Formats: sequence, structure tokens, C-alpha cells
Amino acid sequence: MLRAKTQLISHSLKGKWYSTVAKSAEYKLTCGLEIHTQLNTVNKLFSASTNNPFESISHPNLNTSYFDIALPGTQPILNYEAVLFALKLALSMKSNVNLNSQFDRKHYFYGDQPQGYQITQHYHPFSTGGYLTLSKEFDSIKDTEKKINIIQLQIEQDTARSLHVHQSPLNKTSGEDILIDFNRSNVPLIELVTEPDFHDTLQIKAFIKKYQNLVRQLKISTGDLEAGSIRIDVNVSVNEHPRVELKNLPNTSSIIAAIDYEYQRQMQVLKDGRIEEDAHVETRAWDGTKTTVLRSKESAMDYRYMADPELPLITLDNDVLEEVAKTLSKSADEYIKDLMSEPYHLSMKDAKILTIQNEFNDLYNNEELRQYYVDTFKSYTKDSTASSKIVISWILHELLGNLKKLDIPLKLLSDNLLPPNKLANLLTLIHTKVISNANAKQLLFHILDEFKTSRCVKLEEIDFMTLVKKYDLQTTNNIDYASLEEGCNKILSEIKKPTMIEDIKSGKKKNSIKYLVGLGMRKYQGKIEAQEIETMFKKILHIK
Ligand SMILES: Nc1ncnc2c1ncn2[C@@H]1O[C@H](COP(=O)(O)OP(=O)(O)OP(=O)(O)O)[C@@H](O)[C@H]1O
Ligand SMILES: [Mg+2]
Ligand SMILES: [Mg+2]
Repeated sequence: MLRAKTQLISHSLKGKWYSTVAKSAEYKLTCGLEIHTQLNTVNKLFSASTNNPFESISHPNLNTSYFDIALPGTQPILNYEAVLFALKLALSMKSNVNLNSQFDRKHYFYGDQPQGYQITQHYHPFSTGGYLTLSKEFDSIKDTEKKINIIQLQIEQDTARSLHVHQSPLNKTSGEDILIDFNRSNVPLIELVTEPDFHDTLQIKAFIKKYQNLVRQLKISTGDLEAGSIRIDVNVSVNEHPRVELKNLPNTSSIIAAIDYEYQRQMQVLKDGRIEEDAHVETRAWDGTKTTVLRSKESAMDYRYMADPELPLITLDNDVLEEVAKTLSKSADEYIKDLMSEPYHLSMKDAKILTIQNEFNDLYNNEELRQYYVDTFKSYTKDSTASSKIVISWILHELLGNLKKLDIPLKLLSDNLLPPNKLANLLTLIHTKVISNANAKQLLFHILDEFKTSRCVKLEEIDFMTLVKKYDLQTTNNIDYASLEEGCNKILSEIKKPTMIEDIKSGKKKNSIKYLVGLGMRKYQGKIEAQEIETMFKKILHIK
């Protein structure tokens, strides 16, 4: 019964990020996260191999050194870039950096870890304490404010990747083979452990998003969950039920679905009074519909932790901490607040688009986009008191839309073709009605398209006024309204579907007037503003 019900729930949850399981006040949900983040340093943690775990599909084992495959006699050499990245993260979360942290060996036997142990930090982690603050305003949680405390951050190495295949080139008969790809072996990771401070799934969703954005803003990781750059284990308990650690959660929707399933499972155990038989800390895996036991913590391995004798302490100086702290920029929330107030007055939605990177893409990062917006804004408003809404809407819709369509990186565009002041020029021409909105859109696409065709190299400087003249795009200054009326009447007389005009007039299909305006824009080659044409049609059709 329970299973059928929860299956239904997780099915309906597919692809969604919200929980459909109501949490009862009587059964309190508690969660803590263990987040593993792959750092995008140039080299691996303890070797000079290239750090590119995503190479694996086409080139397994390409980025490997003798150390990464644990040939006897090889020794680790610490990559200080990983330490720098850890410092940036720790300081951003107000975590107390240990000036003498240490590496330890965690022993276990598995094919993806040929050393026989993982180098991690157990006794003296990189930093302890710290927090991220979630809020109703910025993160859509229920409480006004919620502080999620951090227990610690530790630096450790990633393992190789195991691929379970049914029919491998090595095994032509039957059964499963495990292939090991060492590209991921020894990639630097940070494990962040939170206090069990989460009491609903909205807080978890918000924390993940905020953390993901933080590592992207710091440029220390690509931050993708699906690709495995961030991997999250969730510890769940309901009331006095011992915590259960959930693994194998590839994205936020499976994290939420697995917590919902586990909440109901533990609640049922408590209701049935089966707590005694179920009362042990265990690790369970999410298979897409339910959680199943991976191992019980009672039968947990003894990892025989010991300090790694081949690695010295990570000794840091307070000066270093201070210098790194100086390089950190404002938090995302602060940027959003700034963009929502004087002089920009952006909506929260637009301010978030300029601040939060939802996906990691090659075309721009948020810093570049935000700076491009700010500079265009400044240039546009320098000699215009006009409404500046046009700046954000052109950048987010026209410019980004075209960059995506044509696959042009923002930085290349800004450096080689269209610096912010040039875009501001075009926007001023629109505002002063030298060129219509529609023709400006076409002109922008045209120059971007040419730029792409010429492989995005630096072209001669653009002068929009010259282009407007060259292509004869100027709007008609003195509209001859009598002739415009005649033209619009002609368009109406050529409409083959009389019901359409009736529907526009009666208000049934009000928006179809845009179709008429489109015909008008074509007729007048965009030289008359769409607004003028719409007004004329309304006059002819007696629409208020
Ligand atoms: N009662 C509880 N309910 C839910 N989560 C809890 C509870 N108590 C502790 N936790 C969470 O369990 C996690 C413990 O992680 P930690 O890395 O310290 O130990 P571990 O899981 O035993 O070790 P390992 O790293 O080997 O998995 C933390 O995220 C913590 O917040
Ligand atoms: Mg754990
Ligand atoms: Mg842990």
C-alpha cells in the first residue's frame, strides 16, 4: 500500500522540483547534507595530470599519471590551486579556516580506488563552522530567514569512475563487467557537511541552488549536478528514527522525491511501532522510485583512518587568508539588491537573471553579463532622461537571444564588435525614433550575423547612424496620415478572412490586431512605428 502510494507520488514528481508530500507537524523531518564538489583546477589534486573528468566518454583514461592509477612508488604532491579554491569557498561561507589542516587516509577496497585508500581530511579538516543564510525574499522559502550551519569543509580526492556494462568487449558471454575510467581519479573535491538544520524540502532546494551559484560565482566548479560536478548525499530522519543516508541522487528532483519517499517510509515505521527492528543508521540508494538498503552503518567498514605520512600539513598564514578575502566579490543577494534599487530599479526576476547562472554555458558568465548591462545602462542614461527599461529588455531578449542563436560569446562581441556604449547608441536611436524597434531588431541581427560569418574577428568600428542611412532604415518623420489611412484600408480589403476582422472588432480575438500591424510594418518596411500603424487600424475599425 505504502509503496503503491509513494510510487504514484514520485511518478507525478518527475522533473518537478517541489514536494507533493505533505509533512505533518507530528512527524518532524530533519535533514543534513554532504555535498561533494569537483574543483575545476587546471591539474589534479596530487598529480600534474590535466583535470578534466568529462573527457571520459570519448577518451577514457586519457588524463592519468602513474600516481592517478596508484603505481607503487608514486607519491602525492599537493596542488595549491585546490587549496586556494577551498579557501575562497570557506571564506565566502564564513567558515573558520584551520591554519594547520592535514590529510588522512581512509582505507577501503574497491576497483575505483586502486591505492586502497582515499586521501581525505578526517581529523583536522580544512575548515569548520560557517553558514549560508536563506531567505523568503531571495530563495522562496517559508521562513523569513533560515541559517543553515556548516559543520566542516574538507579537501579530498575523487575516485575513478566505474561503468557497469552488460556486454563489454572483455566479456563476450554474459554477466556484468565493471569498466574503470581513471580520468576522474584524483580530481580535487571539497566535501561540505551541513548541520542537520533542514526541516523542509524547500529549504533543501534553495540551499542547493544558492550553493551551486556560489561555486559558479567563485569560478571554482562548473557546479552541475547532472554531470556529477556536485554530488549530494542526503541524511534524513523523522522524529526519533535514526538518520538514513541517501545516495545516488543525480539531480534536485530526485533529491526531493527520495526525501519524500523516505519521510513516508520512516513515518510508517514509527506508526507501526517497528522502530526497534528498524533502529539503525543505514545507507540507502534511490532507484528512481524508492530507496533500498545499500549497507547498514552497523556493518560499516572500519576505515582505519590515519594521517597520510607522505603529505605535509597545509600550513596557512593569516595574511594569506586576508589577501584571498580581499579578492572575493559581493554575495549574489547583495548584487540582486543593488540591481533592484537606485538607479537600475530592475525587477527581482531580471536582477536574478543577471546574477544567478542557472546553467553553465560557454557564451557568457553572470559577471560579464551584469557588467555589460551596467555599462550599457550608464552609457545610455548619460545623456538621456528616458526610461531605461529598454536597456534590460534589449540585453536579455534581443541580444542574448541572438547570441544563443548564432553561438557568439558575449565577451567576443563586447571586445570586437559591440561594446556597451555602441549598444547604448542603438538604443538611443530607437528612443529618439530615428529607427523603429522592428528595424533596429533586424539591423542588430544583421550585424551579428555578419560578425559570426567573419569568425568574430575585430571589424571596423560600428556607427549605427551610418548603417541606418546605408540601409535606408530611418523612420518617416512626417507621417502622411491620409496616405497611411489609405494604405491600412487597402490591407484590410485584402484580408481573405472577414471573420478575423469581426473578431478583432468584437474583442473576441483582440490580439489578432498584431497580425494586421505586422502586415503594415511589412508594407512600410518598418519605417513607420508599429504603434502608429496600430493606432490607425484602431481608428479605422472603431476600436477604443
Ligand atoms: N538526526 C539526524 N537527521 C538527519 N541528518 C542528520 C542527523 N544527525 C546528523 N545528520 C547529518 O548526517 C551527516 C553526517 O555526515 P558525516 O560526514 O559527518 O558522517 P558520515 O555520514 O557518518 O560519514 P561519511 O562521510 O563516511 O559518509 C551530516 O550532514 C549531518 O547533518
Ligand atoms: Mg555520510
Ligand atoms: Mg561525510
